[in-house]
Amino acid sequence: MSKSVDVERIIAETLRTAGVQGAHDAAIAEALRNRGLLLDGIETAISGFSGEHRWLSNFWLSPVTLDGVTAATAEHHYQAAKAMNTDDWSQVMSAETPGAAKRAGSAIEARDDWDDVKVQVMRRVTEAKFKYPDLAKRLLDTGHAPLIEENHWHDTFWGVCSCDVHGYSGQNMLGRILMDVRQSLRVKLSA
Ligand SMILES: Nc1nc(O)c(N)c(N[C@@H]2O[C@H](COP(=O)(O)O)[C@@H](O)[C@H]2O)n1
Repeated sequence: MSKSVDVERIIAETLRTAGVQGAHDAAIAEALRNRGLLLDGIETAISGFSGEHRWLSNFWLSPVTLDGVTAATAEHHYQAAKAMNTDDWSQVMSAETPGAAKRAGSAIEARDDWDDVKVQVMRRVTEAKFKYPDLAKRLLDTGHAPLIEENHWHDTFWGVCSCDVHGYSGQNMLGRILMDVRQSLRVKLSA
């Protein structure tokens, strides 16, 4: 399967998640193409949150305030939300880097219902991250580009892994949340 077809499938899944039901992937892709929202393949997508698109990553160094608490990065908030006690929470929140926050978050015991709530947590953290006008503008400026958290570290839940084994597959949950937050910002702007 070519990368461009994968992008179409990811967009189709995203639309279905957003409530567009019952349409065949190819029909959805065709409808998007007719509206100028899907051009020809991977070039139109932002695939991989590095370089000029690093700000889309949860590892981006910008403060994120959620429930009155400011963390150094979105990753700090996301990982700290796993904690079951304040010691663990503080340890994650005080990590020096987002990578260290991720490692700290993996080392603590996560709340029992973590798998049930983690997408909602990520959604709240992402919304909080893009409350900052500069980042909100950058997100809106991506227009309708598919946002794909392409990675090479085998994360097929939050992203799409492009290693030889996974071959550019994954649920792209972070990408979907980012597109969803972008759509909410767009709606707010036009209200
Ligand atoms: N290792 C690594 N480097 C980056 O640059 C990343 N953006 C990530 N991904 C983030 O890791 C989080 C997933 O953590 P769990 O596996 O759910 O504990 C999530 O925020 C990804 O965006 N990883």
